[in-house]
Amino acid sequence: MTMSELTRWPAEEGDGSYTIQQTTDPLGILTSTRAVIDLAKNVWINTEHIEQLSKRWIQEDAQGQKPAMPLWDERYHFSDGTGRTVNWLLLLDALNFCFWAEKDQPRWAIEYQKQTLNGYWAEAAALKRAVEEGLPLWDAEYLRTISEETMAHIFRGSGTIPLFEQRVQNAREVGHVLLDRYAGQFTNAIEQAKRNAINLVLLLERDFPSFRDVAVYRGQPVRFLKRAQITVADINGSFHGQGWGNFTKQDQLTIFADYKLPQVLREYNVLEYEVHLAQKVDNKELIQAGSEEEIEIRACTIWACELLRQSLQRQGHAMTAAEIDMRLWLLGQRSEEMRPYHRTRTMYY
Ligand SMILES: Nc1nc2c(c(CN[C@H]3C=C[C@H](O)[C@@H]3O)cn2[C@@H]2O[C@H](COP(=O)(O)O)[C@@H](O)[C@H]2O)c(=O)[nH]1
Repeated sequence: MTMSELTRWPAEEGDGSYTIQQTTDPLGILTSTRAVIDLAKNVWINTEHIEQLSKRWIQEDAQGQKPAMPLWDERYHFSDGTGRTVNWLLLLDALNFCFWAEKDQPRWAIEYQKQTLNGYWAEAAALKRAVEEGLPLWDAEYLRTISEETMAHIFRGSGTIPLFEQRVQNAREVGHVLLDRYAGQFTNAIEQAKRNAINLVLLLERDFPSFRDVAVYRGQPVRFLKRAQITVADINGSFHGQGWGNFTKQDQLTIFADYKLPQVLREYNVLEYEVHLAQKVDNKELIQAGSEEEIEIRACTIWACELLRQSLQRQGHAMTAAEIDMRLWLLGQRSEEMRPYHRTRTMYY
């Protein structure tokens, strides 16, 4: 066995380590992704490098180099402390996916407050700019029938935001579901969920189809729920954990399986890709949505972060999945020098 095979996890199929108690997996994400790990042929987790990364973070923290967890960035997020902000955040995360351009094309970008933004920050700032220009993006009735022209105006910039038609559909879905079920206010959904983070994620999965981020791998459902979970985290962040952002059970969320976390984890050699997959990713070739390769990348991301969380906890430096997520995502904001992230055209992340 090569060195990496010695430190691959699980070492052999059916490795019973890291069993999951139901209580720590209320969303069924750890359980369903665990099944993928056992069968994965294209992606694996290197446990030795997980230990190295946990020790690196502990050392950085000890040397006072812990990256400051940014407060909610109000430069690019609309925030008025009312239910309007809650609806705006739901729209933000209904459209929070897939910001990368075709191979060798420049990314879609916008100008906002004399800055050129791209990616997630361009999406957030475009939605804030629209509110500042008088568009009531917090109004469910307005969203329900929003036109393509208006959406194109909202996201005006250089290039075109990817999956534009899907974004129009998702915005309209937010509007009509809010009207049909929550009298136009997502705050009513927060109250129905009794301010429990897990219940709100499950409510989003049940009522808002565009948030149903569940794949099928070898005939079995695999749950990721990335945008549903990040919606809860973003409401918590925007309201600084108070008022509408004050949730219970937030520590039971997993990381949010986007396309930047796998890129960072691979940079730290925590994720290892089979040689043909590595070539495709490094050549920025499309990885098909729903393919075994895509699902294995996302499932291994979930479990690499769970193992990292367990390792940090064992060493007395506990971090929640959301804190691990934020730290990795921020590292991914300076990822030009890293090997590319995988390219899957999808509205789920
Ligand atoms: N796992 C995880 N994925 C996240 C975020 C965020 C932004 N949230 C923070 C921002 C302000 C608040 O502090 C929020 O905490 C965006 N994304 C995803 O990244 C991708 C976009 O990346 P790029 O192409 O580089 O812009 C895309 O899939 C997008 O959905 C996160 O936090 N975690």
